[in-house]
Amino acid sequence: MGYLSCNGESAVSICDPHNYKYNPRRSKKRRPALLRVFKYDELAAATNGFSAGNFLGKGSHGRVYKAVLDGGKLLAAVKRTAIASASQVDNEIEILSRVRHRYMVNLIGYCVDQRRKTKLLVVEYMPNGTLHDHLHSRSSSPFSWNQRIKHALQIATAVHALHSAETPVIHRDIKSSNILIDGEGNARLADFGLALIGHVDDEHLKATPPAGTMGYLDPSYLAPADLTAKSDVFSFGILLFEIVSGRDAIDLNYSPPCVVDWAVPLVKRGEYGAVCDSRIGNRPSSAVIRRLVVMAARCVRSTAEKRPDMSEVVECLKTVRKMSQESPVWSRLRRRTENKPENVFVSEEKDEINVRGGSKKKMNKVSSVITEDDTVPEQAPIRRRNRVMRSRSVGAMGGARVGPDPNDVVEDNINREVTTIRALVERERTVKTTAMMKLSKSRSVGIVRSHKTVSLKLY
Ligand SMILES: Nc1ncnc2c1ncn2[C@@H]1O[C@H](COP(=O)(O)OP(=O)(O)OP(=O)(O)O)[C@@H](O)[C@H]1O
Repeated sequence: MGYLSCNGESAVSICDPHNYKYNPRRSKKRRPALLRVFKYDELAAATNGFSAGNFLGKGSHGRVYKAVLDGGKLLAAVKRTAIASASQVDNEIEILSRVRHRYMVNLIGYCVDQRRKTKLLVVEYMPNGTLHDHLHSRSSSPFSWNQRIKHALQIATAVHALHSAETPVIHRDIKSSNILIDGEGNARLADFGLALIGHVDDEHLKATPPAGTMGYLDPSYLAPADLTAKSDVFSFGILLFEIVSGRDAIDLNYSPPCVVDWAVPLVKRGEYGAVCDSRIGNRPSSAVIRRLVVMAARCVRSTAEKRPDMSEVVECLKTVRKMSQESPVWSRLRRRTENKPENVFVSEEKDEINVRGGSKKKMNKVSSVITEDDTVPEQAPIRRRNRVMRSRSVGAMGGARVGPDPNDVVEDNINREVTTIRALVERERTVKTTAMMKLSKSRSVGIVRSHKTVSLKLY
């Protein structure tokens, strides 16, 4: 058994028997957790015979039960999958036995169910439900901004670690119901049934048909050869919009139902505050919100290469987390002393302006305009002048697009930000607060929310 790791929060341990070279120093320091092979009877006893009392939830591949093992010392979740999903379970065991991370739901072991010819998965028990429940359930109080930003960063860290591992892993099913909350309130990425391990040009990856969950699925991932880590980035972008807005990825009670169709136009118009979940107070500064939603919009761009990679997403979210914990006064002071733009996509904007033949002067203007924006008070009055977006259909596999063309986001956003914020700076004192309140209300409040979601697995 081999074990490779990198340092810090992004460490992923990989047990790779094929590539392992023995290193006594390394193996002394950190050993991979050995997988336990459980007997069926042991798991049956630990789950009270897979009783209703131990039932945790049901997914598209089977049921999950709470197991009390080792005389109460070990709590675990046992995934009992349908026979038809046997290959997914094998895949999950294969990947989870090679990869571990602090923000993942790690594998403890498995059990061969001889009668049903399937395996049962034994994973770490997460006592605090799914992120989906916390974001969308009316019964539990919604997560605060601090929790949301922390969870976004934790999941981004886990995904980045998977992508940057020596043998990379692409999850392919990042969504809020696959994020579980552990006993310490940390978010953990779960469900590796669709994940793929290997380099994108490996034969077995090239031969695997696209898969994912509708609403989170990358519209540019239509054939096996299209697979890249950027498909996870797309799904993460949807997740980030969901975290910020409290809206489901697809919600038929909204128009448009797809979160991308709804949020990207708002981002394009610079109406960042309107994307925010109106149920929770203590909203972070406008600069924090802007970074979050602009990053989400960049992640869901239709051209995969134009999306950021997860290392950039992690860096952005680390900064956002730091900023969200600062007092507003300190935050303003820091920005002034640093004297540099805070926009997360400034460098990309510069590139795009150059490509489009823009001058250096123009590039500087973008930066300076964005810096100005940071001094604009929260929920700044941004006029709704450029209503050029059309709503687009919810996409599906097989060529149709998911969401609007987020490709336009950055380009349009630059122009709009320049125009809107210039206008804002020129007229900053003439715009009345009452008008602003009306605008933000009409967009973010008063829309019926529902739990009805379309969620469909594709194989
Ligand atoms: N490790 C765990 N600890 C505690 N509860 C869990 C654990 N894993 C899953 N659950 C519960 O079981 C439910 C079903 O999980 P499962 O991973 O099978 O499906 P899912 O991810 O919700 O759906 P799908 O299979 O369609 O992606 C989860 O929603 C969650 O409530």
